[in-house]
Amino acid sequence: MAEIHLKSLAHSYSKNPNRPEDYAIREMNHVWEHGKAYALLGPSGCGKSTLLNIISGLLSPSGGEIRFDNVVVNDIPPEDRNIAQVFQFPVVYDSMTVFDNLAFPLRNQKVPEPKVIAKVNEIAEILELQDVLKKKAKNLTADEKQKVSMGRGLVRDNVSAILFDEPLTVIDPHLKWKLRRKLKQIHEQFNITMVYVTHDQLEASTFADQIAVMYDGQIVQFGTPRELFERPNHTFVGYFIGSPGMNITEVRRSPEGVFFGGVDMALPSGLNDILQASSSNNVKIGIRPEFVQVSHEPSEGCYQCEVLFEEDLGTYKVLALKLGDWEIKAILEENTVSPTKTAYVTFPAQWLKLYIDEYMVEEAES
Ligand SMILES: Nc1ncnc2c1ncn2[C@@H]1O[C@H](COP(=O)(O)OP(=O)(O)OP(=O)(O)O)[C@@H](O)[C@H]1O
Repeated sequence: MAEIHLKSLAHSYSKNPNRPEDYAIREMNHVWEHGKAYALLGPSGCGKSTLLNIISGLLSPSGGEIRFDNVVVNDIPPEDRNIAQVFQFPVVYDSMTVFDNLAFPLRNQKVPEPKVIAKVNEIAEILELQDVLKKKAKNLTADEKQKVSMGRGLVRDNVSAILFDEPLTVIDPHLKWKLRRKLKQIHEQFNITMVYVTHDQLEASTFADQIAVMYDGQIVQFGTPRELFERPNHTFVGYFIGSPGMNITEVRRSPEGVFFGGVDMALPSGLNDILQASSSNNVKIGIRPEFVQVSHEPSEGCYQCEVLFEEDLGTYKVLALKLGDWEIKAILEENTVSPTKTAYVTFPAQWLKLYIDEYMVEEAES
């Protein structure tokens, strides 16, 4: 087990990087604590695999340090870092039996054969591979092969961390949940630091205690699934987490708050003070569809909207509305009778978020 510390870490694939966009990993500081399960969540191309490969040692970063338990490992080759990496496509030796595949890392380390046998059997039992131990790996199904890949990471006693790079991509959808549950169980049993890369928010939140959301080479928020939902720290987290994602629009300053497409919206005074003190013109507001309150009748502090359409998603409905020039979505309970032409919405102050330069700003707690 290890604590993994990224210190001023940065990486560019270009020879002469001079703009932030030239970096696949923009300078970051981050700690993955001992024995926790993390997800690294982000869209294609945001730098997830690059970061994983730097941690495992397959790639040398252009700047900064990686420390395992406070020891700098930049110059330590992958085979000496005691990191197991499970890739999208299973890495198994097809001509070997499952037993020999699982035994391979131990025999490589000259572990005595009785211990190899005991350990392989222990791991095979956990991964439910006992019945195929004598089979050649080439005759396995994709999910069995991926379990063998994982097993090879788990057999070593001294493994510091396991890194998973989208390990369920090639697995049939009906088996995915089973393997995901298995991984969770393994984490609870072994207490190994695990980092799980995915672009699927459901996978991330069922696997991890905490999720690091990556965007454009940066970790823009690190938190529990609930924190990412309730307090998206960056507009990207708002868009990316949730279905549908957060309603977000660009706005201009007005004396009492913000203004967009014919709508003047006052902000709580503390928040408005922060906005008025900022010199940035990149200002946005956002609210999750779950928190938009919709009514048939006007009430104090409400905004009148045009109803665009309603989508019935089985267990809930999504109502599309137009407020000024802002198209917003509201989630309603399945049995709600929704307005058809005109609706009145209110935005509870607690859930209306203000973003300056894409990051959320908040009033200091008193
Ligand atoms: N070997 C390489 N040479 C040059 N650029 C690369 C190389 N590998 C990745 N990149 C670039 O670095 C950025 C980050 O890529 P990376 O593969 O780390 O992203 P990712 O989040 O893992 O994406 P995906 O989910 O598609 O695997 C991308 O812009 C990509 O084009």
